[in-house]
Amino acid sequence: MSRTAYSSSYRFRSGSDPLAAILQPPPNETPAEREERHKQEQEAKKRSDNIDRMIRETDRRNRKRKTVKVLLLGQSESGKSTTLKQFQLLHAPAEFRAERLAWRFVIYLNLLRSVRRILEAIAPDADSVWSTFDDTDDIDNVEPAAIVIRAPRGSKPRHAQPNASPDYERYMKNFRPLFELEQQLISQLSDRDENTDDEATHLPPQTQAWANAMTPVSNGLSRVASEGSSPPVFAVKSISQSLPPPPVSPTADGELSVPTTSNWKKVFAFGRAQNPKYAHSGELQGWWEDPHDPVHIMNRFAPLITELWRDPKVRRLLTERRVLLEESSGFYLDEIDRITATRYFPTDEDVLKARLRTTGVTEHVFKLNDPGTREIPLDWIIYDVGGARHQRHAWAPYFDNVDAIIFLAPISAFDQVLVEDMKYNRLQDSFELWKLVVSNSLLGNVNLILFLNKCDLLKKKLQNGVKLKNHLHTYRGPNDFESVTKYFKNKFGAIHQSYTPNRTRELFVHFTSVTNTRTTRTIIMSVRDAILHTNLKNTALM
Ligand SMILES: Nc1nc2c(ncn2[C@@H]2O[C@H](COP(=O)(O)OP(=O)(O)OP(=O)(O)O)[C@@H](O)[C@H]2O)c(=O)[nH]1
Ligand SMILES: [Mg+2]
Repeated sequence: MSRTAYSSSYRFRSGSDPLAAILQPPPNETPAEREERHKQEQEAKKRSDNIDRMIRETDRRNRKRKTVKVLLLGQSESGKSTTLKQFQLLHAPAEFRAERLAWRFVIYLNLLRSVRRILEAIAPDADSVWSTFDDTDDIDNVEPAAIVIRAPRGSKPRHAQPNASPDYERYMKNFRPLFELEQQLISQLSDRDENTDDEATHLPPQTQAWANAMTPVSNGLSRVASEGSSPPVFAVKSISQSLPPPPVSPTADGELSVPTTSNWKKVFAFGRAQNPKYAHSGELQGWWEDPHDPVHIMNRFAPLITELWRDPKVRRLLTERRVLLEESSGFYLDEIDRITATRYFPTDEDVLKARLRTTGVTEHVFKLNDPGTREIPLDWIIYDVGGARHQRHAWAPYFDNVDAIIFLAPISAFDQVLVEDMKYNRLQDSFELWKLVVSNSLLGNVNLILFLNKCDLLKKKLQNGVKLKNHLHTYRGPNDFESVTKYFKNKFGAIHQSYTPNRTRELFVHFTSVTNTRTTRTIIMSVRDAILHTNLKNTALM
């Protein structure tokens, strides 16, 4: 009977549903076969139910999994890339450390740049022009500068004693091979060659805006203004007659930068010409056995670099002309022997301090746990942008969908001018930029975290007697660290209060020195929790 039923059913469905026909039991099925078939069908259903459950679970996890997008903003040299490196060090230490060897070349270039800056500062033509200009010179004739030198406020430039001048010509002659090395390293960094994939590592072209803004002057030196009636600022042309022109100089300040598509870390990961003895194993060693590795020239020239750096006549000129090496890559000069050692391997701190200007926007993904559940991993996407003026047009597309902005204002830069606009004070630029960010209606619901950065340099500067009120005329308070930082916090806070489209938005302010790993680690953790907390609150409100 049942067999018939199956048969009739089979017949009935066979015409309309071919799949059903295939699934039908055979017409002559015995009870034992039937039992076996039921068993198999039950197991198949169990497997299918399991798969369904797994799919539902994955869906649920995916729905819960969040992506937190953070944008790092601020002017050039405010510390954005350094902050990103701190994120890497905290949340992806293995990747950070795997890249350390590649940074060796950037560190060499930073060191060579410092040498170049010293030589430019002590050049005899710099001295002659130093005595040529006075406070009434035309401030509009500006050349791109490699060095910014400020005269003491209200004073005429002092003339160097001829017998007290450093031996510039001898240094120049002896350093020539180092400039050749600089040239080589740069061309390796910018090479599109057999070591790379198809990614370009070329250097960005000099911008037209920059070229237009700069009017050449005949003697190679010019005077530029910083802010208001602040002390006169002198700029030394980077391409002097005797000093070979910097091989990379997109803005003629000798700053090194590579585009975001660059493959340089891969190219330099094991040294340019890794010793074949070690190449097959991929071991991070052996570069010192390669006679072409730059370490050998660096090592040979270490005593000469030390001599230049410790030369009292050089020091006197640098102090007199207020060449601010400690605000760029000058810190490597204090550790020449370690940095130029044959088996030098960059430390975390060396990498954090290495300066490579960002061009474009770079995206970095980190996996973090939600501190609320400690279970759900979150994708954090951090965008690092180029902060120079001509780079800022690239920021806006990232304003959509961003959860938080970390804005960096280097408050030590109150007596400096922008490299890309030497008539513009850097602090003023930070105020303006901050105003633009806080007033942007697209960013009205975005968490804002303000890093008042370079506090270590600010403290040193104030202790050295540099007066904030000479550069920021509205400042009336004492010139100590406490009062000055409090003032900056209030000033940035007031701009936010006045211009924000969302008055209920909370502003998180931190005093930072982002090259300091210990303090920055704590700050990053609190920033992370604050972002997640407000995100959760916002999600709950929706
Ligand atoms: N002493 C000190 N140096 C800092 C601090 N923050 C950044 N620096 C140094 O300042 C230089 C510039 O920092 P970056 O992080 O490259 O600046 P950036 O904002 O990414 O600059 P762009 O890529 O040009 O937009 C680097 O040499 C850093 O090591 C700080 O808090 N203290
Ligand atoms: Mg950067």
